Amino acid sequence: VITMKDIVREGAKILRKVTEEVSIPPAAEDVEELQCMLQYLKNSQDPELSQRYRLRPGVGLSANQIGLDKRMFAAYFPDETGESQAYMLINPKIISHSVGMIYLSEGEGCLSVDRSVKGYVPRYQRIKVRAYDPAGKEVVLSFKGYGAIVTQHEIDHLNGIMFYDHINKKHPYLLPSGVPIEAL
Ligand SMILES: CC(C)(C)[C@H](NC(=O)Nc1cc(F)cc(F)c1)C(=O)N(CC(=O)NO)CC1CCCC1
Ligand SMILES: [Zn+2]
Repeated sequence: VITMKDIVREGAKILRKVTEEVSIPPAAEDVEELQCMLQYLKNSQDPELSQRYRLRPGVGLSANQIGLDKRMFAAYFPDETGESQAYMLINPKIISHSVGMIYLSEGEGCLSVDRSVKGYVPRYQRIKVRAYDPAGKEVVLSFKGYGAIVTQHEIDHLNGIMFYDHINKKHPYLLPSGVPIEAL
C-alpha cells in the first residue's frame, strides 16, 4: 500500500528528471506499480482510509513521485457527471491541444509540495493524449477542463516540470495575453 511516506517531496532529483519510457508491452511489475498508484488515489479519496492513513486526497500521481523512473501516471477524478474516472496511462504524449487556456482560480498544489505556492498555472483547455494502457494497447484520449489540468500536471511531472514553473515569478496572477484564457 502506498502512503504519504512513499511520496517523494520537492528537492528530490527524480522530480526534476525526464523519466524513461516504459517498454511496451509493460512488464507485470510496471502494471502492479501503476495499480498501486491508482489504489493510493482511491484510498486517499475515501474518508475512512484517508483519515486512518493520513492521506492527502489525491487526483493524480506520477511514477517519479513514488521514486520510479518510469513514464507512467495514474489519475482518478470526478468527470462532469460527478462519476470518478480512473486512468492508468503509460508513455503519454500530448499530440494536440487547443489554443484556448484555462487555470484553476485557487491555483494548484502538489502531493510532492508541502507548502502553498500562490499564483495562476495556465493550462491548455483541451488536449488529445496518445498513450498505452496497462494491457499495452495504444489509446488516444481527449481531455477538457479539470481533466485536462490534471493530465497536464501529471505529464509535466514525467518531464521534470513542477506546477510552479508555470507561475509568473514577478506577477503570479498575471495571465498570458494574446490567447483566450478562462478561470475554472
Ligand atoms: C495536491 C493535492 C491538493 C493533493 C491535489 N488534490 C486535489 O486537487 N484534490 C481533489 C480535487 C478534487 F476535485 C477532488 C478530490 F477528491 C480531490 C492533487 O492530488 N494533485 C495531484 C498531484 O499533485 N499530482 O502530482 C494536484 C492537482 C493540482 C491540479 C491538478 C492536480
Ligand atoms: Zn503534482
